[in-house]
Parts: sequence; C-alpha cells; structure tokens
Amino acid sequence: MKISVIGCGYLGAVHAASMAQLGHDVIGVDVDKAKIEALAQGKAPFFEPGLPELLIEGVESGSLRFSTDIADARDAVIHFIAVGTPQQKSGTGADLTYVNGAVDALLPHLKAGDLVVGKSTVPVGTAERLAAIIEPTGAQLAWNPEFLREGFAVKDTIAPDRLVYGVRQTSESSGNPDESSAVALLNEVYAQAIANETPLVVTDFATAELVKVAANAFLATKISFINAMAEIAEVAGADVTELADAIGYDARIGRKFLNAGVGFGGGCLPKDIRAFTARAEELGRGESVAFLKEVDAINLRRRDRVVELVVDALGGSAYRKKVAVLGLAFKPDSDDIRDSPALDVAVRLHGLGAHVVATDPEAIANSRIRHPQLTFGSTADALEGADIVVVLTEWKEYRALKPVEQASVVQGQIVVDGRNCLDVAAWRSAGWRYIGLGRR
Ligand SMILES: NC(=O)c1ccc[n+]([C@@H]2O[C@H](COP(=O)([O-])OP(=O)(O)OC[C@H]3O[C@@H](n4cnc5c(N)ncnc54)[C@H](O)[C@@H]3O)[C@@H](O)[C@H]2O)c1
Ligand SMILES: O=c1ccn([C@@H]2O[C@H](COP(=O)(O)OP(=O)(O)O[C@H]3O[C@H](CO)[C@@H](O)[C@H](O)[C@H]3O)[C@@H](O)[C@H]2O)c(=O)[nH]1
Repeated sequence: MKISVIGCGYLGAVHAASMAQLGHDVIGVDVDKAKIEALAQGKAPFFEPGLPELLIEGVESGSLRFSTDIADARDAVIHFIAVGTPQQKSGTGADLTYVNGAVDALLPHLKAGDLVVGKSTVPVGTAERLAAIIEPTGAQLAWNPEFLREGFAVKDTIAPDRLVYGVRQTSESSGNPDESSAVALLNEVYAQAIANETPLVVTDFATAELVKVAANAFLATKISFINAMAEIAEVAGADVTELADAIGYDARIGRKFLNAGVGFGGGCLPKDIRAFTARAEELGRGESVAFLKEVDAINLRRRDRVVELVVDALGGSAYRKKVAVLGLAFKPDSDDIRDSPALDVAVRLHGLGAHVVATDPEAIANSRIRHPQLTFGSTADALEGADIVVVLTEWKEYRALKPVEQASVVQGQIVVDGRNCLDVAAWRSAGWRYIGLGRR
C-alpha cells in the first residue's frame, strides 16, 4: 500500500521503516530538515536497536523515502499522524499544536478514499474533532494507538501484541464498525500481524484514545505501587525486590513492571498520566483518576530519595565530592533523555556542588545539549577517583561491572543502585557499601 507517515521521531521513523519492511511503499514527512536529511541517507537520527538496518534496506530498495514537503504525501492512501503531543508549557494537558498543524498541512492533499490514521497519543475527544475536519474531503479518520516500547520499537511495530482500531461508527455499516472500509484498509496495512492472529480490538474513537492512556496509566501505577512498597520496605527493614518476586509469582499480579528504583521517565508515561488527569478534569471526572496525581508524586519522590541517599552516604554534603553517574537515558537501549530520572538526579547533584562525571552508552550527546554544565566521559572517566558511584540506568554494561576491579579505581567504595540492578552480595563481598532503594 502507499503510506505516508507524518512526523518521523521516535515513533514515526520506526513506523515508516517498519511499514517499508512489511512491503509497503512509504514516504516519511517531517518538518525537521536535519532529521529528514539523515533518514533519507538511511541514517537513524536516534538510537533504536534494529532501526539502522531497516532504514538502509528501505532507502536502498526505494520503498522508503523521506521529505520535508507534505505535498509528497499526496500519492499515499494511508496517512499516519505520528507527531509529538508533549506536555503543555504552562499546564499539564497535552499540547496538540503539532497534531493540529499536521492535519491542517495534510488537508489540501487528501483525496476521497484516503484514510488518515492517528498514532499519536491524544486526549479523548481529539479524533472526533479531527474527523469533522477530515471527512468533508472524502477521506476517513481512524485512531490506531501505538504501544511500542523504546528499545524494542522495531519488534513491537512489526509484531505488536495487539492492534486497536478506533473507527467512526456509521449507520451504513449497520452499527458494526468491523464492516467499515477503514477497517479493511488497516487490515491490509497490518496484513502480517492479522495473519499471525494478533489480537485485534475494533472500537469507536473515544475507546481507542482511552485505551492508550489507560494502558500507560496502568503501567505507571504499577511502577509507583512497587516504589511505594520500597518506601515502606526502607523504614521496615524489608527488601522490595524479594517482595516484588513474591507477589509477582501470583499470575494475577505478574512480575513485569515491578522493578523499584528511581522511577519512570521518558516521553510517554509522565506526560500521559498528567494529560489524562487534565482531560478527566475537563470532562468533570477528575476524581476518577485523582490517584494518578499520587502515582506522579510517588514517582518524583524517588528522585529526591536517590539524591538524599547520595548526600547522606557522603556524610551530609556532596560539595566538591566526585560523583560517578552511570546512566543518563530514561531506560537502557535508548538515547532518549526526555523526563529522564537519571539526568534529573545528575543535574540535582551538580546543583549541590558535586563534581558529577556522567556517562551513558548512547545518551551523552543528547544530555550535553540539554545540560552543558555537566561533565561527561567514559565509564572509566566517571569511576576514576570517584567518592561514590550512582547507577541510574540499568544498561547491561553497568550491571556487568566487576566490583573487585572497580574497587581499586574509585576513592570511596560506596555504590547507590538507583535501579536495584546490581548483585548486592557480589558488591558487598568485594567490600563496597551497597545502597539500594528499598533493599535490605
Ligand atoms: N516514543 C514512543 O515510544 C511512543 C510510543 C507510543 C506512542 N507515542 C506517541 O507518539 C507521538 C510521537 O512521539 P515521539 O516520541 O515520536 O515524538 P518525537 O518528538 O520524537 O517526534 C515527533 C516528530 O514530529 C515532527 N513534527 C512536528 N510537527 C510536524 C508537522 N506538522 N509535520 C511533520 N512532522 C512534524 C517533529 O519534528 C518530530 O520529529 C506522541 O504522541 C507520543 O505520545 C510515542
Ligand atoms: O518495572 C519497571 C519498569 C519500567 N520502569 C521505568 O518506566 C519507564 C518507562 O519504561 P517503558 O514503559 O519500558 O518505556 P517506554 O518506551 O516509555 O514505553 C511506554 O510508553 C510508550 C509510549 O506511550 C508505550 O507505547 C509503551 O507501551 C509503554 O511501555 C522507564 O523510565 C523505566 O525505567 C521502572 O521504573 N520499573
């Protein structure tokens, strides 16, 4: 099928490359010239495992093209909207400027029979409003939320664990949205996943929009739940990792997303729970999701706690102490530093007068642009003569560090494990003072 993908960031670039990989003819459009130049040469503008290979293959075969000119999307039949919906600058709601701008720009190029497919995460009610603008062109709108995880984005796009189509409920389709042509077109786009019997939920616009924010709200709640348990474990002398293992054996609870630590960050969970709360308040149902404010508060307290643990371990002041910060990205296998707890903690320690030397396998370049005041270096640079080591992103190279080898490099054998990802026994037996979050 001829597909356009409007917005080629973390979501759109992967979506465009994956659609080409699935055999479609794809044009990716973005307003960011530098990004499009890189993509057009088959180069990934950010770190995402598996993406470079797909880009090169797609660009070389001609099935994947990129442009800054939205008019180049006119031959496509399916137009995915994958632009950002960040948190508003003044407020907690979603900023829809980019979604509105993308739809406005696309409008003159739409033709009867086209399908515009919303992928961006939006407040419930957005699709209905956009459909009123799009439908007079003879094109249709569907909302098809994306559930990919950064670090696994290619796999999650090509083989998603479920598909959700939000489509207009029409009288012609006798109230049955499954019959609509939007569904037929989307089934063609996702033919491989459909053939593999990927669970498919066909629903209305509002439900599709809500599914996305509900999923992220649930994940964020699960993480904050275990972090709240970590707070209690800390004062009770219990161990939150053993607690998580024990409750996780209950299949109704499950062990996934029960890793306590410095908390969740990234371009999705934090802003999505805030936007959901703001939208619920607009709809007069703020009390229904008021707990998400607590989820957010618990999450942010974890960052304070890590800073506090570091300062306490340094004898009450971080001033002029060398702090090795291992990890800056919001999660491993990503260079994304949006709302990263790791970067936040590094900046705060720097603000307390510590000599922070921070490292990350992929996120130094992005971190340097945002916070040039920090000192960046290799893992060896960070550890050399450090008074304390703080692990903030659980990259495999940090988990694999040998405590015995590092002991001779540092000044102080103290490690704060902000992700509860190190082997406690190994570090302690090598003479280190190990401090986890809610660990015994
Ligand atoms: N990143 C993820 O893992 C992920 C997963 C699922 C859903 N989402 C949602 O997808 C959306 C995009 O997220 P992202 O992380 O890719 O953001 P991003 O900031 O990485 O990318 C957004 C892109 O849109 C471009 N853009 C803005 N206005 C445009 C316009 N008018 N025309 C063309 N391009 C335009 C920007 O230049 C940018 O490259 C958000 O709503 C997000 O919540 C993201
Ligand atoms: O047990 C856990 C699991 C995760 N995290 C943190 O939570 C954040 C988010 O992690 P994850 O959900 O894996 O990353 P994202 O790539 O942001 O993906 C989320 O956000 C996307 C954008 O909406 C959705 O598509 C995905 O389904 C959803 O998992 C990261 O900071 C993790 O370190 C924890 O602290 N503890």
